[in-house]
Amino acid sequence: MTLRLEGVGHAYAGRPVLRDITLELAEHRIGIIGANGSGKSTLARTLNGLVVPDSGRVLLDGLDTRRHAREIRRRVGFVFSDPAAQIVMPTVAEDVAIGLRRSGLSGAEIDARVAAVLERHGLAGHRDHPAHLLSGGQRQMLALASVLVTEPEVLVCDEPTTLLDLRNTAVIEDTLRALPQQVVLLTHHLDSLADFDRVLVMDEGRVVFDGAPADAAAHYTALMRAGAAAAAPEEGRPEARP
Ligand SMILES: Nc1ncnc2c1ncn2[C@@H]1O[C@H](COP(=O)(O)OP(=O)(O)OP(=O)(O)O)[C@@H](O)[C@H]1O
Repeated sequence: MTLRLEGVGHAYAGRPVLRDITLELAEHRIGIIGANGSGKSTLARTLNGLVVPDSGRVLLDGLDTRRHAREIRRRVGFVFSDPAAQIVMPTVAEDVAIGLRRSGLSGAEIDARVAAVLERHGLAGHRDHPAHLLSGGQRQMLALASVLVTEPEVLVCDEPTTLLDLRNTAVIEDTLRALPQQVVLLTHHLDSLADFDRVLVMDEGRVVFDGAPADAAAHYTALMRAGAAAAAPEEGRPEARP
C-alpha cells in the first residue's frame, strides 16, 4: 500500500499553499511538522481526497483521488484536531456505528465490531452516554475509534492532540503508536515523533526536509529560529526600544 503525490500544487483564492510536491509515502509511521500556515493540513487533506489538488495528482496504489474518492476515503481514515468536527451522533455507540452503515455488515456484526472498538479504546463503559458529556480526551478517543472501526489501511491525523492535556496527549499518541496500519501524524509536538520512521518538514507549501526524526526536529528548530530572528526588531535600533 503506497500513497504517492506527483507534482501536487494547490492554491486558495490564487495564493499557493502547496507547491509542486512529489513524494512517496510507504513507511509505517510518518510525521509532518511545519509552521502554522505552511500547508500541512492541506497536504494531509489531499491524501484522502478531502482536498483535490489544483495540479498534479495523489494516488493510492495507483488510484487517483480525483476519480476514486469514495474508494480512497474508505481506505484512508482522517482524524481532525477538534473531535467536534466528526462526532455526529447522539450516543457514543451510535457515533462509532455510523461509519459502518454502508459496510454491508449485519446489525449483529456492526454491534460486535462497535463493542470491540469501544473496549479496545477504553470507552466500553460509555457506550450509551451522550458523546457531548465525554471529557476532551474521551471525545478525541471516540473520534479515533469511529474512524478505526471502519478498518482503514492508512490513518491521517491532523494535530489530534492540540486540544488535549499532557496525559490525554500521551494516551492518544500511545494508541497511534500501537496501530498496525500506516499512520501519518501532523503535530507541533516534536517529541511525539521521536520513534517515527520518517518526518517531513514543511515550509511555505514545500517539503524542505525529509528524513529521520531527530534531523527533522533540528532542521525545523533552525528554520523557526531563523524566521523569528528575521521578524524581530534589530537590537539597538532606537525605534525598537519601548
Ligand atoms: N479552505 C481554505 N480556504 C482558504 N484558505 C485556506 C483554506 N484552508 C487553508 N487555507 C490557508 O492556506 C494556508 C495553509 O493552511 P494549512 O491549514 O494547510 O496550514 P497548516 O500548516 O496546517 O497550518 P496550522 O499548523 O496552523 O494548522 C493558510 O494560510 C490557511 O489560512
